[in-house]
Amino acid sequence: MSARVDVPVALTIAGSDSGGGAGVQADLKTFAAHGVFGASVLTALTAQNTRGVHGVHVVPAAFVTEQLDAVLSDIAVHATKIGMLADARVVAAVADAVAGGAGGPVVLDPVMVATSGDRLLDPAAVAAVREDLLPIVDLVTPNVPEAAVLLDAAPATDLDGVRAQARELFSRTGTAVLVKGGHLTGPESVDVLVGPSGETLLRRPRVGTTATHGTGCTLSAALAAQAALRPGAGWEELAGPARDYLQSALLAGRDLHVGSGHDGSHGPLDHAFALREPG
Ligand SMILES: Nc1ncnc2c1ncn2[C@@H]1O[C@H](COP(=O)(O)OP(=O)(O)OP(=O)(O)O)[C@@H](O)[C@H]1O
Ligand SMILES: Cc1ncc(CO)c(N)n1
Repeated sequence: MSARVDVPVALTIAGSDSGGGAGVQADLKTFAAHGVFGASVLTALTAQNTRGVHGVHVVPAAFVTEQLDAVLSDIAVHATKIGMLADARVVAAVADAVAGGAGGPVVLDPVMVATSGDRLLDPAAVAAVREDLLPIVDLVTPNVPEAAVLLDAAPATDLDGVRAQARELFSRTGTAVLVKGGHLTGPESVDVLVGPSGETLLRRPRVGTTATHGTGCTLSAALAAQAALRPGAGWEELAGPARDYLQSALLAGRDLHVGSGHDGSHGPLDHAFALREPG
């Protein structure tokens, strides 16, 4: 008889990227790469590839709730990641589930605009994310423009500006904050984590590549995967390994020729780098 495997479970509540590089697809690949079982609740379908978003079909909020109920009534979820939410009704449905508290620590990636520049959140839903969801999640992971929108401020232009906005978001909401530094320039990409135990800077060499589609999704999914694997650990312990996974996937993604976007805009990461034979 084979041994029973008590596998950690992570849930992603996010949109589908038909091109496979971001959204639910990036999240499930990231969970699998961590040895974590992935469940998914779809909030929207995008017709998307490495060049951009060609269409969005939002899932009715009642059906988002039906999916959440189906998963949470049956499966013990150890951590949750939230990505694209599309509109205010979907935000409300997800906020209700988070308030119910069934999915372990919750990481919110406040997705607003895709790397290609296409909108993934109705501007009218930003207030609902800020007021109804942000205060009840455990970690929020905005990029530089998203942090500015959440604070109603101008985007930071340097690391000190990012540090100040991360501190301000944490003090306003009480939710731990990781502001991603991919949109700044310089030899390093620096993410700033601020939480109850203070500030942690995550510095990694900036990879010279245009294949950055899905980096934000992948980081937040890796954070949820780490939280599922190590219950009780603080974000400052989980963030380093999550950022390392992303860095390896970014480096390996330079050799992954998927889609024409790789040569002009935004090719995907290689989530499965660890499974590939060298050479
Ligand atoms: N060229 C790069 N080299 C190394 N790390 C990077 C690079 N670009 C982005 N990152 C890292 O990727 C993560 C996502 O950062 P970014 O600020 O680009 O978020 P995002 O805009 O939400 O991502 P996305 O492109 O998926 O929308 C961060 O950990 C950031 O430091
Ligand atoms: C579905 C989806 N979610 C998130 C992003 C952000 O990268 C994207 N491009 N597509």
